[in-house]
Amino acid sequence: MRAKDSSSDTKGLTVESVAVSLGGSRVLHDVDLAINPGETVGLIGPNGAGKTTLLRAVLGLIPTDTGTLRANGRPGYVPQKHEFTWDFPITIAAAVLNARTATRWLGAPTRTDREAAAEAIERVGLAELARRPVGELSGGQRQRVLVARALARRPALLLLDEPFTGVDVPTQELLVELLAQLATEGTAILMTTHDLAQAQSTCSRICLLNRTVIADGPPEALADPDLWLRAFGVATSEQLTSILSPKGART
Ligand SMILES: Nc1ncnc2c1ncn2[C@@H]1O[C@H](COP(=O)(O)OP(=O)(O)OP(=O)(O)O)[C@@H](O)[C@H]1O
Repeated sequence: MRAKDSSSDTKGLTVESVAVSLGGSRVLHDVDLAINPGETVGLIGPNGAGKTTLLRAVLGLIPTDTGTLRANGRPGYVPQKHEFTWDFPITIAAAVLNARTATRWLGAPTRTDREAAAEAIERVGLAELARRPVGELSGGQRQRVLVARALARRPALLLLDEPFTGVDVPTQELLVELLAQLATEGTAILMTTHDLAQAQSTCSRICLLNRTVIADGPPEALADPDLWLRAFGVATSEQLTSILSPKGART
């Protein structure tokens, strides 16, 4: 069974009873998750919990064993930085335009393609650097290129894999603001992260995943240490719960 594309679905994403196996082993089972337009959901779990696998299943890159996946249109995807070929000799402008046109068999980019690519580059703050080869960019700039590539398709559902890893503070701030704007515009957002503090401030909901969904709710509803024990398989630290507690220690 593969991910279905359903533009008529009013949800950004619906995942029902999904199971996925890789290399003959069950990696995800009984996964249920729904994301409404305008919601930003942080997907949190230990290494090997199946976070990237879930994103890849939603993208239709790997088949599910059972269950249903419905995305509103084709999702925009921001992969981890190492998944993109940075030594390919193209400019930022070409890399972003290419994200819009690459899946088409024939035809030069249309005016709409160019406008959407330029808008995406503008939104990530790279307009001044649009003619620069991608191989010359810093880690933070590369992350912006990946976000612009995802946005060039103007997706109703945006999936991001560890968007805050290895980026500098200005890029983090730009991303936080951009994700908030996209949510206001009705984009449904699902992002994996290991940064609990960032998730708490950026996400309207947090989904704790460890092969299946352990808990799903607003950050302040996930202060129960037992949930973290089940999601991470270790005794939760006070820091975890204080970060996610409504009376959290962050000031
Ligand atoms: N191609 C594969 N064949 C077999 N097993 C795989 C394959 N890819 C991933 N796995 C296994 O699937 C499980 C889930 O991996 P996944 O990358 O989805 O976890 P994750 O939650 O994203 O982890 P991390 O936080 O480390 O990125 C892991 O146990 C991993 O070893």
